[in-house]
Amino acid sequence: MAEKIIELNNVNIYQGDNLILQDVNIVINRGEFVYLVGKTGTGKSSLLKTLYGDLTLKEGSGTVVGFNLKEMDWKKVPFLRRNLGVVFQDFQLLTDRNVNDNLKFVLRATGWKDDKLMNEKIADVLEKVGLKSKGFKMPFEMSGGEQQRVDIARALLNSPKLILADEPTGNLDPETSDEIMQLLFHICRDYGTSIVMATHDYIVINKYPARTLRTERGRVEDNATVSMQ
Ligand SMILES: Nc1ncnc2c1ncn2[C@@H]1O[C@H](COP(=O)(O)OP(=O)(O)OP(=O)(O)O)[C@@H](O)[C@H]1O
Repeated sequence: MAEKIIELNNVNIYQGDNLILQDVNIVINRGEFVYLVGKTGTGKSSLLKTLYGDLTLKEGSGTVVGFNLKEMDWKKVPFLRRNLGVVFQDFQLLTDRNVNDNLKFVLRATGWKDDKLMNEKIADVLEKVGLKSKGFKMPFEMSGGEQQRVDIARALLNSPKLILADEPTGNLDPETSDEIMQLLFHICRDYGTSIVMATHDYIVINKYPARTLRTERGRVEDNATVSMQ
């Protein structure tokens, strides 16, 4: 039977007292690539935040990479985060240190101690994203596409079963977006990593079709059809 990486049952998602999404029911299996689309303000980020423990699950039930979201308090969130990778539109790299040290910072923060093992892991993830010799570059010395690759490398550090990506191509030109999509699909296919990617980029979706969830009028529609808009 397929391994469920995400399961939400009858979930209601709130921002403060405002109900943003209601009766959300989703199952995402190991190795699936799933888009999350929907107009601005319809709740894509709120859904992703629920999945990575930034928004507390108040109503309904859910698990993500084996963690029960209902019982998730702030002490357990770091353990959840170690088991999934998050990629953002604006890269969120530390600007005062080079790529290796950005990655080492995350490893240390997630409990790694052995320098040799950390260096091996960093070399491994940089190779996976095609930045083998770029570890000594500072973020400001890199293009947007390269910085997004570093962000993806960072998400891969703890070999997660799931990557949540919030508009990872949002700041990139079409050609660079294309390269990032190829990288994400390669990670999904070759390492069995499930990927949920929020996007407004219909060119990307049309070129790389996959299961699509759509946030609309307070609901999440599964397997939404997407056409050029
Ligand atoms: N921290 C917050 N506090 C209160 N309300 C919020 C907060 N963050 C988002 N909201 C509200 O929740 C709703 C959903 O926002 P959300 O960011 O999830 O939408 P989105 O679909 O991701 O939008 P976008 O495509 O612009 O990123 C919006 O009405 C927004 O104003």
